[in-house]
Amino acid sequence: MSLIEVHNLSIRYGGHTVLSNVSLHVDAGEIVTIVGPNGSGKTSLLRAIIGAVKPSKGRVTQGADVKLGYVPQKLHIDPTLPMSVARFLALPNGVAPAAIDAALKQAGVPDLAKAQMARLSGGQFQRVLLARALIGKPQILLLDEATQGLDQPGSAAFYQQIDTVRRQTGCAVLMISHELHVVMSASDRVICLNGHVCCEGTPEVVASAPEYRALFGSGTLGALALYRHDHDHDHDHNHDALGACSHSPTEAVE
Ligand SMILES: Nc1ncnc2c1ncn2[C@@H]1O[C@H](COP(=O)(O)OP(=O)(O)OP(=O)(O)O)[C@@H](O)[C@H]1O
Repeated sequence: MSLIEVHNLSIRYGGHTVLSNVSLHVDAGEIVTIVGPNGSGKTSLLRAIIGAVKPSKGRVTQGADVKLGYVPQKLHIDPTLPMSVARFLALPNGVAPAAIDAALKQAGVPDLAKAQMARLSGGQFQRVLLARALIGKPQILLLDEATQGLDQPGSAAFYQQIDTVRRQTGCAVLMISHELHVVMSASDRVICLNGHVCCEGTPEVVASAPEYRALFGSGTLGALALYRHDHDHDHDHNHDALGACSHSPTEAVE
């Protein structure tokens, strides 16, 4: 049994279908990345998985006693409100200081407990959100564009931390990212979404799939080459013309 399974899920807002017949599963310990252009329904899919959006069709099933940890795209905190990291992490029902310290350590920011939320850098803030998701000891972490606003080294460091968390805790990860080239070394599987599942497979398979290339162009292929350069010294760069993608969320039919 997978930790979570999504069966033929469709989502409509008013008369507008944003996701059509999406099926996927996440198994214990694996890192699955969802990529897709703006407006392709990635956040809606994650929100349906955590139960915040009701699907118009299909269903999400969760293994018995599976705990989810959700890291949102962003969270606004009133900058004039004095609040320490420890206080933030203890909300809403109180968490033991030892559990807060352990989560901050796992998130790679062991010394931030006394820091003020309003003074954190973007990268520190994301790690505090990660710590918050880790407090409940989830079997699966769901991350929605968790590195938005971070520079590339900051994003890479964040994803490395996710990989470390996975190794240390064994938790699975389902994450959304625009930065396939940054996350790919850590991803077991990639699902390319554009209102429906366009293609899926290992990062290399997806990055070379015509559907993916039609959506993302050759820029990411260049990044893929960079990744390969680091790891197996394959210097082949593929600059084939892009195919046309006839799919869009608004064309999705239930
Ligand atoms: N609550 C809502 N009510 C109506 N329309 C919505 C709602 N939430 C999202 N949408 C629309 O659904 C479509 C998909 O949005 P969603 O946020 O799921 O896409 P996304 O792939 O996460 O986009 P991005 O990469 O820009 O964050 C968009 O056209 C968006 O405007």
